[in-house]
Amino acid sequence: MNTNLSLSQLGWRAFFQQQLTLNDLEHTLIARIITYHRDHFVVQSEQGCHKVLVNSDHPPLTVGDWILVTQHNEHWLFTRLLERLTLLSRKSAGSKLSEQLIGANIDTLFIVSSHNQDFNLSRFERYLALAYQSECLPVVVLTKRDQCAEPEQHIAQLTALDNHLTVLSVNALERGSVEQLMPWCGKGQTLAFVGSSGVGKSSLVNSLCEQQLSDTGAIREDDSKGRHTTTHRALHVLNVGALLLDTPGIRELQLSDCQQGVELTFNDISELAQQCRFADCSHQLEPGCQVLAALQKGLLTQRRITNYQKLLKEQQRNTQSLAQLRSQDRSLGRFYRNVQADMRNLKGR
Ligand SMILES: Nc1nc2c(ncn2[C@@H]2O[C@H](COP(=O)(O)OP(=O)(O)OP(=O)(O)O)[C@@H](O)[C@H]2O)c(=O)[nH]1
Ligand SMILES: [Zn+2]
Repeated sequence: MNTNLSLSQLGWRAFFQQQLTLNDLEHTLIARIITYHRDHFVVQSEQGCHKVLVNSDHPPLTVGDWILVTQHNEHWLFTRLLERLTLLSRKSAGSKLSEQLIGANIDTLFIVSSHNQDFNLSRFERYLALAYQSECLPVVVLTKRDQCAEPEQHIAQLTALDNHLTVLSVNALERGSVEQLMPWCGKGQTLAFVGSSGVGKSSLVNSLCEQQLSDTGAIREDDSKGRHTTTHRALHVLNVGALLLDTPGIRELQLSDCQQGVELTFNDISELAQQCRFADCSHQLEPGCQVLAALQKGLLTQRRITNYQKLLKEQQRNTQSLAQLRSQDRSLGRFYRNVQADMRNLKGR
């Protein structure tokens, strides 16, 4: 299914076109990564789906990336990664800390929460920081409007955080209500939904498309010998025209390397902080602190200041531990290379 899509249906833009050389146009095939496995990935081009083998010397790649591939004997090989419009990444879960790429070239990140107990301003700020860092456009979707007595209060609290923020309030089970999302779901637009379990992400997609996501999941990969295997796609082509990026990692995001995103999300506080008397002001009890002054005047809430500091600390901690891990990796690499060189010297003797 979906094998005969044009590049624009797959999300192709002038931004990517401009990166091509004449040589690329003559000798390579343009393709978008739609799913990723340990030893290969699957791309979709205008000619259909192809399996591309993974080798160790290509850059980190992720679902949604645009790449150029060439056919070599029986295989499709990676040639070049095109510069990304946006990149969503996170500190990966588990004990081994590393940065994990979640998705590339996502246009709109729908940040989903319900109008009930799940509603939490600090969580929105966390997702907004990620959206700004990745350069995706954030759109907040509040679900379960039908179960909330005063939905307008939630909308007002969110627009008070950032009055440029788009906030939609819907009943995710009703198609007429979910149509509010349509302006961001046109042909070739790439979307992703983030938010806690049970807030209604699947319901939104199902109502929007009147199609079950499971229907869009399976794809056939054809290898060069004409053998078929079935795999699960992570970039779904929805019948409204948009592409939905849905990977297991996308639902539990943490912050790393996103100081800029946090600063943009809390630009009211960071602008005030620049005017504090002390450059390293902790905004707790220092004299001449403009953040505390704004708090006293009722222009800022203690919750927002605390969350700002918490997110900054969290991302600094993650960034530091990532840097430590990278340097450990480098010294381990040096160690292995030295051992290999010693072995070669021993053999040569
Ligand atoms: N009344 C009402 N129920 C909703 C609404 N949105 C979702 N639900 C219900 O809430 C439950 C969870 O919805 P899902 O769409 O599965 O939530 P999800 O975010 O995809 O959850 P995960 O798959 O766990 O991440 C289902 O029983 C839905 O029918 C809504 O706007 N109104
Ligand atoms: Zn201060």
